[in-house]
Amino acid sequence: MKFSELGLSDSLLSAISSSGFEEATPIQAETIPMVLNGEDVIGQAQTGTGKTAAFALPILQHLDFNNPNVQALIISPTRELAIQTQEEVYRLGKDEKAKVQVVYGGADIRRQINSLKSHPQIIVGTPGRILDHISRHTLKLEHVKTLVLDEADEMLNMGFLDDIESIIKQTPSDRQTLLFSATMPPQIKRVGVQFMKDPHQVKIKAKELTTDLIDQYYVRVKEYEKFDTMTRFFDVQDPEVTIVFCRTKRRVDEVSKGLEARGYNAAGLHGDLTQARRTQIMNEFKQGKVDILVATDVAARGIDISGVTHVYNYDIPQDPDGYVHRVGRTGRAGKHGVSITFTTPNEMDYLHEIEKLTKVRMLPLKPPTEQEAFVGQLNNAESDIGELIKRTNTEKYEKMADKLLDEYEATDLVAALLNDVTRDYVKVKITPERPLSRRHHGSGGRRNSNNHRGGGHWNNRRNDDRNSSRNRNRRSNGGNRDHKRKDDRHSNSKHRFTIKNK
Ligand SMILES: Nc1ncnc2c1ncn2[C@@H]1O[C@H](COP(=O)(O)OP(=O)(O)OP(=O)(O)O)[C@@H](O)[C@H]1O
Repeated sequence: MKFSELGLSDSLLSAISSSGFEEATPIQAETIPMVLNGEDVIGQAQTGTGKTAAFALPILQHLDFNNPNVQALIISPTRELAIQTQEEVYRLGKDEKAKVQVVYGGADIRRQINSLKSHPQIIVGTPGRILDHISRHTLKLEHVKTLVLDEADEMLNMGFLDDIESIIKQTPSDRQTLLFSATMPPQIKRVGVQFMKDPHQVKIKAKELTTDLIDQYYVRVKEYEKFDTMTRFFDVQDPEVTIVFCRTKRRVDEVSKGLEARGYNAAGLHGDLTQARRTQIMNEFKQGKVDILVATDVAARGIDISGVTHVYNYDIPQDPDGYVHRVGRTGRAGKHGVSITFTTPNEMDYLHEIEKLTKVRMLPLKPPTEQEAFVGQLNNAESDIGELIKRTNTEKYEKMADKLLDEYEATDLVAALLNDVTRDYVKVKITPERPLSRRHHGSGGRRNSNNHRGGGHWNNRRNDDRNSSRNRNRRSNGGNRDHKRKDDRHSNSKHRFTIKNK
């Protein structure tokens, strides 16, 4: 459906067309008119189908630009998502000069307080920091017309619920309330409905919960073989923009360091890092300076990084909904993606539980052998060579090249260079984690993921918002990854021909 049929203003239509959106997605087509009509809506649609714009556009349309009060509040489960949402709302409302501010933990509160004094009309934030501002009286919500719980099932899950209730109490009872997510278990929806008035439930019917743009695979692997198996997949598949999800922060640290030791361009992201570091890593990943983001579930929800080609679940998620969100970081906005889930023999039941939810059979993949990985590396080197030759100022090296060709056989020379660019096999030891227990799975608690062992997603979320680091907020400039990616990759990857001699 055309955006122009949805009752949106001309200036929003022009912002939409500047964003390159041609047609409204089904969730946008169905919910935008309802939200414009002031109704409460529960919107559920697959990951990457434009739910942010579905609530952002009507909010912007309803904004009274002469009213200096906060008129809309959007609550996000993670700082990264809050930042991203603020950017999207700001971009869509820029022509109308909508004032949109983000507040989240770990960033300098005094700066936030100063910015709040300039009367933002839309606030995007994480629950802990929103509450902090409420208690300091630096954020007043009594004029809020629209409240959005983005990733609503996560926000209404036990860990966040108290905070959300406290925030909602600060808003007028006649507000409009919107809940959006790709997943919405019935018991969580029931909690949400309590905060709403006769909500319309819009569920975009899809055969599957995950988009068919993602090819989903699994690999049965022993715990101690995971790391080597994954790097062999990297060598064979040569993934371009990759997220690796791990169950714990320790895992993220070990896996990201292990990947770096083997010459991959990787960085770890989790809730124990300072906010400045988190922001820096996200920006580097967006800009293509980091190829592989290794993360806890802190990066599982909502994060929209254009062109993520592969998601690897180093550890299978405990919660099937969590799987949907993790793999949903790829296959977004019409693009194709691949997900691979490593599953230890004990965890096969979890895999089946996920398949039951998504109604998609993951296809089994055989781990590549060491030899196949080596061949993969050589193939990657071969495909890089043409590009490298194009970029090399031959004249500069001609004399030495001729000298070497006089001294050595051409084949020996090239073989030696290939030897240099293929990865050294550095032994990496990852601390084993106990596989997920069968008992938990047997209890059938699909959503009760708050008790994760080992600092899984709930722990990360709390730290996410409550980590009181005083580091300053350096926000992403939303760099365009697509255009820069290939070149940046070459100029950053240590083990590519291109880099080697620079
Ligand atoms: N109508 C549209 N046409 C093309 N692209 C769009 C459209 N609407 C949104 N997008 C783009 O699609 C991408 C995914 O959108 P968004 O992040 O809102 O997805 P989502 O449904 O909220 O996903 P998730 O469930 O993972 O949070 C974004 O880059 C967004 O700019």
